[in-house]
Amino acid sequence: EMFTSVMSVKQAVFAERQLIDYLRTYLENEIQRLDDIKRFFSRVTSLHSGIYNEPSATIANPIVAFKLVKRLKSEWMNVVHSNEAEENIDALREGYRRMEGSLPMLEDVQGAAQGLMRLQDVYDLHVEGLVRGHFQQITNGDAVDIYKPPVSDTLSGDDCFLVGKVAYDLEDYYHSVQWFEEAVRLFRGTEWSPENEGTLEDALDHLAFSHFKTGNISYALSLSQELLLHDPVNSRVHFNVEKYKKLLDDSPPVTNQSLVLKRPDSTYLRTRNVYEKLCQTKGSQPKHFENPRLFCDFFTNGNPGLLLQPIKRELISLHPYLVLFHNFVTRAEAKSIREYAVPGLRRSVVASGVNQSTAEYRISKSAWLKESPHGVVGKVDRRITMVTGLNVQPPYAEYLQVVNYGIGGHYEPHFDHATSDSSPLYRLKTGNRVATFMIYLSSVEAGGYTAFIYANFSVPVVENGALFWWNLHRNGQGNVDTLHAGCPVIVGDKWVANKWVHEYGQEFQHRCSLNPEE
Ligand SMILES: O=C(O)CCC(=O)C(=O)O
Ligand SMILES: [Fe+2]
Repeated sequence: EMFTSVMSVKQAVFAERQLIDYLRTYLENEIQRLDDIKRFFSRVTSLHSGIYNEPSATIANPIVAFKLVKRLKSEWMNVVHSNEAEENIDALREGYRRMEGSLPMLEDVQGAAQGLMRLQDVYDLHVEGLVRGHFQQITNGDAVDIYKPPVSDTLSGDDCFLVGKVAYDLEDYYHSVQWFEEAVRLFRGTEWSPENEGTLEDALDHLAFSHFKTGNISYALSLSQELLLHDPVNSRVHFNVEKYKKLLDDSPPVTNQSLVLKRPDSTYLRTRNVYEKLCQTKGSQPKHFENPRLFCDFFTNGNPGLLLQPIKRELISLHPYLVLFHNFVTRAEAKSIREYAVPGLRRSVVASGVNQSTAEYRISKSAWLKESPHGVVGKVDRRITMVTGLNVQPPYAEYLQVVNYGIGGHYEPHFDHATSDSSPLYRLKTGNRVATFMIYLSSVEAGGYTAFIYANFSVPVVENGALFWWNLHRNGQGNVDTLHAGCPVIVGDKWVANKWVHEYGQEFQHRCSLNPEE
């Protein structure tokens, strides 16, 4: 599950370096082998254009005759039956096999492709732009960069074919049409390469079928006809051509306007538009000057530990109550927490009934940290207590959860607190998650905002900063205004750490009230 964490993807770079070494050895050996065969070939051909031009005279020479007989029986056989080619390819395959444990799997390719399509959807990115390595939206007919990466790469016809194929296999023809279009366009202009999975014919075939599935029969027909030019004996395509012609005869082609492709439905359609808008912009949270009750200050919480170095506090929202603490950790602390988490990173799970399971809507890896040898986790725990006054010792809070997002990694709108009595969150027997303290352990080049859906604002990643909010009203009910999400990361390696504080143990810090508004 390499695609679920950028950290794991980074490790794949080293695996590829090793493969490059194997391939280099293979090429050197094969070049040597062919050079040897070429030498034999030149020697034999030169004999035939030289001394053998006088056959009767030459063959009369017993040395020449011996060499001819020996060559035909022995030398040719050695060349023709050599195992060297197999030995070389076997060595290459053995090298690849040894690396297999550190190579991505099919699900990684699928996950990475879905990550690209997620970015395409949530940020309304233009596929043609992505293909050229640009992150662009189309605004009033113009392509506008939402982010310009310092290093960029382009996608090949085969890359696009693969993304299209992932969508196609999920019967998602909305995406497959767009990606196969690009694959066909790029394949048309390039020669086939041995590393490719698809060909122009494959792409035409899949694109035609995708168009057929979305109701664009006349386009499916013309693509199939083009395909027959390349593959005239393909009976399946002949059959399809006849089928499409008949369908078009029976009912006139639909106009292009009525064929606007629709994105596949998702489980969170109700909030999707707001969510995506908040990922693209910061939303409509009032600025401090518009709401005088919002403020920034240097905060000590009356705590001697903070007197010399008060913390920069920014009240971002009143409903829900949301505070951003700037420079809550140092760069060195963030780095050591990230490093300490790496060996424990596992695919993130979400509550599912009484259990936990992986889900499309949360793409990241996470690790639960107990105390670290250098004490940084304890230090951070104590600092959380200083600024919030909350008891963060287990079981009154969970261990620190460190999260690393993957390719297009995200966490769709969710509540941190349990919304059902059977939630696995209650296993600690200290009540629900009353508050969330979330630390940004990295910066992000683009994307990755934390979006508060009903509150209608989002917070861009603030490196080393921390967000704090109450998940529950004082009466113990969940506060629906805390519905929030981690937007897909466009470019970057996003890390956060969550400290979830439970109800028990906080009775004096977060007093109860019967007022459902509090
Ligand atoms: O990554 C983010 O911005 C939000 C993460 C989050 O909500 C969570 O881990 O529960
Ligand atoms: Fe959350």
